[in-house]
Amino acid sequence: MKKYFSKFLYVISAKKRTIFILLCLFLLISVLDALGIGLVGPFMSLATNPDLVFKSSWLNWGYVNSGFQSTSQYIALLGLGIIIIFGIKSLLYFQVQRYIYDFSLTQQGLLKLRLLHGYLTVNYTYHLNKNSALLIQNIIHETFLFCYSVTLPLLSSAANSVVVSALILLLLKTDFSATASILLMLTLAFAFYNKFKDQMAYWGKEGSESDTEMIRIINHSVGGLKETRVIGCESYFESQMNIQAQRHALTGSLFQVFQSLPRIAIEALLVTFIVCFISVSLVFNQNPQNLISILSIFAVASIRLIPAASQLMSAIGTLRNSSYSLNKLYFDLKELETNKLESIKSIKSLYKSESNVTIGKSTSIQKLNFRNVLILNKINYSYPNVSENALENVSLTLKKGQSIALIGKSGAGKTTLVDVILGLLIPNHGDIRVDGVSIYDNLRSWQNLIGYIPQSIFLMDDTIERNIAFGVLDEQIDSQKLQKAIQTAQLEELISQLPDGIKTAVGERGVRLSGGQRQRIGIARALYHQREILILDEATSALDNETENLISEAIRSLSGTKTLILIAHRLSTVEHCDRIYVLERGRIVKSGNYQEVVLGQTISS
Ligand SMILES: Nc1ncnc2c1ncn2[C@@H]1O[C@H](COP(=O)(O)OP(=O)(O)OP(=O)(O)O)[C@@H](O)[C@H]1O
Repeated sequence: MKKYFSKFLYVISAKKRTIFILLCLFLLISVLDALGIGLVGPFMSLATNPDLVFKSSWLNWGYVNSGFQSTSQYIALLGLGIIIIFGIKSLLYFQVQRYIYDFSLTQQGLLKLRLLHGYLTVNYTYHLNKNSALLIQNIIHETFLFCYSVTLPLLSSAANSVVVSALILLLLKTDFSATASILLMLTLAFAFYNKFKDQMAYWGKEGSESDTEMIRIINHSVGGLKETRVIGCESYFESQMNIQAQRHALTGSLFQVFQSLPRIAIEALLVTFIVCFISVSLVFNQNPQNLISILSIFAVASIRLIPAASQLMSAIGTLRNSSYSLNKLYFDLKELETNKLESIKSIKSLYKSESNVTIGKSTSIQKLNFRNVLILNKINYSYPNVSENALENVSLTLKKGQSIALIGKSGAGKTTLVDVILGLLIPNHGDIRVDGVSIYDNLRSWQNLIGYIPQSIFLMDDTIERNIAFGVLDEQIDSQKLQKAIQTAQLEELISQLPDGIKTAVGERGVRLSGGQRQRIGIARALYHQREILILDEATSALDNETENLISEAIRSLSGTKTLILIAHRLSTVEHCDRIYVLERGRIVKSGNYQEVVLGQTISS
């Protein structure tokens, strides 16, 4: 439980002080609860035997000073006091409940943000080994479980433990042996329920895993709908879904049944106890006055004790059931944290730089400017858990305004090299310097200099305008820059034919556009953001010859003002580049201009 609590504290963003205040509020309610219940028994005794007023010194003092003519009026006043205490308690209870839900749901929202921020800013290699279904599930489902199956049960069980302890103390004071037997019964019920703790944790794990699987199946089947339809494998995905849905239903229903077990067991045990207690008392001729007083306390206490004790047990079951989800969040957040620290550490150790290395964070520290030259010096890179280097001793120089092309067979390392230049992959060895300053001194600032057009453009299910001005608020979109980017990317004709123009929605991943149109939007996006360096990864591969020529011409016209890095398979597209680098198995094996490299006169790098 200690480990569970420390994981809870790590995952939750709230300060310990806030949690402590919440627990104090719960304690206050419990005290009021116990007080209210504790007063009902003596009140009933007083009602049945008003002479008891004279036997208690402080009741007698109150009666004498109240000025009432009869004990019944005085007892009615005491009853009014109990009603007021209950009223205050109910109001406080409502307020505390509001506070708790507000607190838990706010924490859920904060946790979602924390995870999203972590996923967006973590080292890129983290995503090479993670399935997006898992990330979606963590942000949507696990945070929900953290709120309803960890935070709320944890707080309510802390409160219920206080309520149960207070009630038990009250009962012990009233009748020790009877309460000891109730305690024994509760302990037995708890011990029985606790026997299933591993089972409950297992059901939670099964539920969570089947949820992830279901998201994966939806991603695969609906995400690749064309292939699913054409191959005709709908029933395959349906049967996969059915297996996971059944797995989810079985473990979920078993857990729900076990959740209701404590309430059923405790109710049965208490009724048995009360009936036995009355029978034994009658057999042994106990004073009926005493019996009524004790029983009324037990009866009223049971109204609170039964729900509190059964809720406490159910909450413990829920906490066990959600231990898998809590572990998932805890280890994921830890991994994000260590991943970030490690990448900063590895950059620092690699470059022995004392400067403030910043990854994925906008900052003004060491703002990079590209005025003259970009130098890649002896870059080595190997993917995690792969012994062979994907890049080996890669060095190249690129002057401002120049254009270079990276060519080579599939798997030669072109995309890896571009990812290293983009600052997404951190090399194991070597450095990249812009005018003498390492890009690792301020990666964010370096990335602000680059426009990237990947092989397959990612389009949001939004308008053309927002897809071009990606990540810019509507009111901050610069219409002149937008128009210029549309013109250069040869999108004017397409947009003029659309009824809603630039406000036309492109559909999920741009399904309402052709491959070439999607690619042109990607080009317009890079141009809109007016970055110094443009990296184009096979950026014109989906275009027809005529559009490709027009765009290539437009891109060529940028050379001199923009610095270009192109990845190309077709040699015709690199003809106008100042320098061409040929990659083979992660090494630069040739470099030179078009004539030297493509037409045969090779100059080694
Ligand atoms: N995430 C990864 N984990 C392990 N190895 C990888 C990963 N991504 C790429 N590789 C390997 O790195 C090598 C270089 O791949 P890269 O994608 O850079 O080649 P490329 O020249 O861009 O190929 P293509 O022209 O087909 O896109 C390949 O052997 C590839 O299998």
